[in-house]
Amino acid sequence: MAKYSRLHGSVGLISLANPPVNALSSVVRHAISEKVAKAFRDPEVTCVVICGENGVFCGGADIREFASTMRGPPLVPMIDAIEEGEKPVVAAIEGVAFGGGLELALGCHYRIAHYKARVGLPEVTLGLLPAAGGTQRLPRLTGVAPALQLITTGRHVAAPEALKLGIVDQVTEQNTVEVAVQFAKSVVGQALHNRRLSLRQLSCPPDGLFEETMAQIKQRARGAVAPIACVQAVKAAATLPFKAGMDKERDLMATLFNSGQAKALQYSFFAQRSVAKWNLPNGAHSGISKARAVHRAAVIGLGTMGRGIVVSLVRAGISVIAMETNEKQLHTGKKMVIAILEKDAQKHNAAPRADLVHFTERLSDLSNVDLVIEAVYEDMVLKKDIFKQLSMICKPDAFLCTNTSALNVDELAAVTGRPEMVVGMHFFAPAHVMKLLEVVYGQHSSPEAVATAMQLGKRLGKVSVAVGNCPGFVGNRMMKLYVEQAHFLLEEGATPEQVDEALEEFGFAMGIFKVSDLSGLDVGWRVRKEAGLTGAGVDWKEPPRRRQGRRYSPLADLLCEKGHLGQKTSRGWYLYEKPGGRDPKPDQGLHSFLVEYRSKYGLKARRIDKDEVLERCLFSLINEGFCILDDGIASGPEDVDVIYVHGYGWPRHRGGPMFYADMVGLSKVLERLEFYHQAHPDVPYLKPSPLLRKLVRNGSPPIREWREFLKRPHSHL
Ligand SMILES: CCCCCC/C=C/CC(=O)SCCNC(=O)CCNC(=O)[C@H](O)C(C)(C)COP(=O)(O)OP(=O)(O)OC[C@H]1O[C@@H](n2cnc3c(N)ncnc32)[C@H](O)[C@@H]1OP(=O)(O)O
Repeated sequence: MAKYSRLHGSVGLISLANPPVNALSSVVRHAISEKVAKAFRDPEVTCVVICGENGVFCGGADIREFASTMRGPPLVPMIDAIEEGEKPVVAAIEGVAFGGGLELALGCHYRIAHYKARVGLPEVTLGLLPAAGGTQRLPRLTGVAPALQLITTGRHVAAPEALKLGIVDQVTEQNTVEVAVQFAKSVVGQALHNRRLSLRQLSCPPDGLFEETMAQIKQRARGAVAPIACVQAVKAAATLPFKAGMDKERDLMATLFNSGQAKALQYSFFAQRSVAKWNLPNGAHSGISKARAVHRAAVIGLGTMGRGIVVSLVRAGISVIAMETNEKQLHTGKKMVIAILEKDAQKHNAAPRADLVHFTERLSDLSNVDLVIEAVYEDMVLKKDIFKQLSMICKPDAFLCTNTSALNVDELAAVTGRPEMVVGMHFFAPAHVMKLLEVVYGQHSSPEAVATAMQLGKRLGKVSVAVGNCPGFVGNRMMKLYVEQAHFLLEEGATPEQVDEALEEFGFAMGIFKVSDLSGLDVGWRVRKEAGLTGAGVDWKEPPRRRQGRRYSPLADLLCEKGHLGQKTSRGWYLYEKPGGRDPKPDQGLHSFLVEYRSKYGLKARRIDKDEVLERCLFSLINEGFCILDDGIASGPEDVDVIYVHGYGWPRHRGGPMFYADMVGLSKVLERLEFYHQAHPDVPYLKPSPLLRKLVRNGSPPIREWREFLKRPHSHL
């Protein structure tokens, strides 16, 4: 777990050996303490180098150990012992030195980094703070302001920047361990006193730094507590002697360590990694499915989605044919794609990559690409026509993907002569910014097609989740019910401001009505028309607030009919100072409209509290999540949670909807859903899902055991 050898007779080399990232699990800590003591004891050894095997210094504490009682030697005395040693210790940093890994390096007297290495204290992203002296030593090395920024954001710093900040002493393009060994030999005999960071004096931080940072964090962190504790710990470094600062660091860590937020964030970390290991109901999985390389891709449609997808592909170095039949749209799309790529180039001080894109109006230009992503608007007839043509034009082994957000992938596959090559690649707007990608497998999608889309997603820097084919897939299927509940709450007496405030207090970046104004109310209107819920396809024999046999709120349709489409028209659920305005203000006109609406339909407004807003909106979403798991559309709760955190603004420190259900308690969720279903029998989706009932019947097992209660995938392979 840590190997020891002697080099050149006098250099003690300690190599951390705990693949894949040399995490500091208890055996590793034990081994490091032992090997350091051995090196310090050995009279032949004059200096020590600490490195990591397999090109990685250290990924930090072993996060898996946090869930159980921590055993083994603690990090703090181990790092203190290194710093206090009388022989120079040099950290040779390759790959990463994160968290406890960087804290270990900060206890060393010198740090040499490979030019491709990255360092950082990402504990805050796990709901923690760097509690092995990181909050006390880093400010003494870089100054308070840079350390505060790094510790409160968890930002990774590339070696050249780390050199500028003083975090490392030297950056090398050569073999880092060899350079560190030579360096260590060269400093033997030099005084170590001023290399011990715990002994350094801190210069005064700029006035107001902590207050300003705290204010920014309170605005940005949406209720997350770890960044606040990080500020308090760094403030202790700036105001207290080292030892007292360490005590403060330890006390603050104790408040975070067992918190629900830390558990949620650590769950999120592993959930994000688990979705990469996808498996399908037919038994195919990532372990046995090979992806094909994509060298040339095509995007059809240069609306908002298409443009973002083109930019993402180009950023990943893939050559793209961007096709659009509408001349004006082609022109605008081209201008916007090039503008984004030029801005990228300016930012990175590099040449723009526009040469990778070829714009065209002709579908026939797509004959030689490896993969096509269709991103035209949501019209099944149009999409089918395109897929039929693609099937004839594209080379036989080209993958045909659709960016549809809700339509049936199998229906599209059926019009092609190669249904096994068809998958959904559902990007989220703006596609060059949003991290999430739903890869939708159809009935006939081959494992190779799914693997290729997942791999491409990874290459584009997306968090990709493989999901089954059903209306709205995972994200939008759940979202629909959440939005509906929000509309019902307005009918019953709430205002958009009240609903949004409750959701934002919970931690969403934006309440649902603000989101609706931002994306445009016409988006949902088009979907509801397509589904026959409004417009020409409606069965007007039903009462006005019932459609297709259940409760329906026409509120959003009525706003659309008035032309109130959100930000772009300056009115929607809120009022904006001008079309395209961003700053929502309560709209008295909308409030009067709600009063008239309620009186027209004989609805009596009542006071709705925040708990009801949250329960109605979130528990209906969670209940649908259980249905999705039961249907096998998502293979585990982590998939649902990753989708909600990365695509729908669910606060990361609350883990995701399924994790939240586990935290609240499954019996409570069940009981509240039963209550609301009884109160609203005309809303069928409030009826608790059979899976939720099954889990409660089985004693509400923790989320990591839920997969055992899902229907087993069966192999058709
Ligand atoms: C009272 C307690 C006092 C404690 C005091 C000390 C406190 C210290 C705090 C910490 O150090 S917290 C940990 C801080 N470190 C991190 O946050 C780093 C997390 N890891 C990463 O960012 C990345 O994994 C990586 C290191 C950059 C590598 O990325 P890459 O893309 O190459 O691989 P992954 O797929 O992400 O990871 C591979 C594999 O390794 C697992 N893993 C990664 N880091 C850790 C870790 N720190 N602990 C345990 N496991 C880790 C990851 O889950 C993957 O596993 P899988 O099974 O293959 O999915």
